[in-house]
Amino acid sequence: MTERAGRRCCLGWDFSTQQVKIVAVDAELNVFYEDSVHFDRDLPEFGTQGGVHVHKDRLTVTSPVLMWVQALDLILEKMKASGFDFSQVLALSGAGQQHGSVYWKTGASLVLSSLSPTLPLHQQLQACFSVRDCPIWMDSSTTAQCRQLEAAVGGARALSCLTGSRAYERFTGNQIAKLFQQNPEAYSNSERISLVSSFAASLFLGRHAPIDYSDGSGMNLLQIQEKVWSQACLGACAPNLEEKLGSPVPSCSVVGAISDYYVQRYGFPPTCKVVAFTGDNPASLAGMRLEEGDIAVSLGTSDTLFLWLQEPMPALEGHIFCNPVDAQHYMALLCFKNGSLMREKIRDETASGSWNKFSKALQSTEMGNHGNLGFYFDVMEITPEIIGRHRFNAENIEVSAFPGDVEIRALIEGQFMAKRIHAEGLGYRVMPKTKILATGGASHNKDILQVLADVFGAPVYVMDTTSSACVGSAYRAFHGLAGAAGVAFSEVVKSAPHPSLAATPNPGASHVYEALLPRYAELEQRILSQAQRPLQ
Ligand SMILES: O=C(CO)[C@@H](O)[C@H](O)CF
Repeated sequence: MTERAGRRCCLGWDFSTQQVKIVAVDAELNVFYEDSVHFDRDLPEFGTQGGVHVHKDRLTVTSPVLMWVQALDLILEKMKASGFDFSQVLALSGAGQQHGSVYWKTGASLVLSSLSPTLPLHQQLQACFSVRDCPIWMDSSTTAQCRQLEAAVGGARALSCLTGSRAYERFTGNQIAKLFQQNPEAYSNSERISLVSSFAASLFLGRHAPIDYSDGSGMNLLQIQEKVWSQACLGACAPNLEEKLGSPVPSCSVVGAISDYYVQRYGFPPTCKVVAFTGDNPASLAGMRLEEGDIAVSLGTSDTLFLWLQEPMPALEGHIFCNPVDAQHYMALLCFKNGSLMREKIRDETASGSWNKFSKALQSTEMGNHGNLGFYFDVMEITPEIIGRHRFNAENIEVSAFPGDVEIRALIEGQFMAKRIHAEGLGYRVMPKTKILATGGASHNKDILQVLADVFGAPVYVMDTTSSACVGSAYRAFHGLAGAAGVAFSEVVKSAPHPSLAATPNPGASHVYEALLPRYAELEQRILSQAQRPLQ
């Protein structure tokens, strides 16, 4: 059998909510290996659903840290069994679900640095965690801690200006505060607190890996302009917290060489570099190769917007993180809860459940919908906090219903006008070179993408980002290798596969929507103020 020529490559990992995924990317930036371990399916002994445990209070949500460790053992064994040539790995990086926290027990670093290559990780790390069930991003049990933190720094807006976000229940600082208040012994017995991303990097490094600026921006603890921990926020959450976190580092940092454990057990070269891991969303921004002025729209169950920002304008909604591929810039994240579930509901009610009929309705109605505007929030929306359906005619008079085709266009135009308005609220501006990158289920519907292009006045591209966080992590590993030479990330990834053009704005689109957008914003404010004012 001919020797399979070694393929020099970088690895990109994603420790996400439901699985651990890996891709191998060669020097031509082609993905040639993918694998994954699903927590529910492959590690049923942990009893998770969707990779998590939702506690009886319906607010607390955790995941077992040893499940994540064992998943890494499994995926490496699968790669070894498949004949993957680890000796060709130049560097690796990765991503983790944002905001989750891992609590390393005092003494863990000694175990991490002296792992026996004859045993799997999970057998050796059993006693290394002071908290075995880690709080993750789906947790919403820390409202009290959020209010305490905002009060300590001068309010929600002050906290947002300092850390990029007002206090959110899932953000790590508030989770650490809750642990300190409710389990002070576990807190004091923790020598290190990691994010999921830096925890995963620590497994490869054989010692505690630092938190990177970008994922660290999701903690309500990092001053995003100065890139240092906020002493006021640290002090408000828990004592001696800075020494447990360690110093944050630029996301492109090479944090060390791979632990000898992987050299001996799997055949990695001792020269394999570990590049700082980051959050899944920052890694996805890298995987989609977003550039300044671009906007990524993930049209999933909930819709998520990633924006590249030069200058942040922290607000009381959305999040601003340090940019994972350019330390001078930022990224913004906006979550819209009423995404595909709302589109499917209106499709079922108005197009007999048919996407074909849904598309025909968009084709048969004109841009601007004759001034009819709709707001469709069947679950409490995050951006902004509104619930219910609200329809307005061209005279801004609220009406109870629209004809079917008008309803469908009002839904889609409204969803995309909201995205543009709230993105611009965070400092985003459509630029002549702006590209919109659409991903997620609805990005397969070209009529929906046509409305997206019209509302933003920019071309829409599509790319398969099933593993954008993994691919972005592999790209970042290559960038970390080139970092010493000061090479820009865009230069490192310029030969990567390009997204394909899906829609360009119709003639006259800018004129139509630049007239409609202010009306939409005013009506949104009207609904908000009515919701906040008790009925007369
Ligand atoms: O909370 C989030 C972002 O702020 C989620 O997108 C998690 O990162 C998902 F893992």
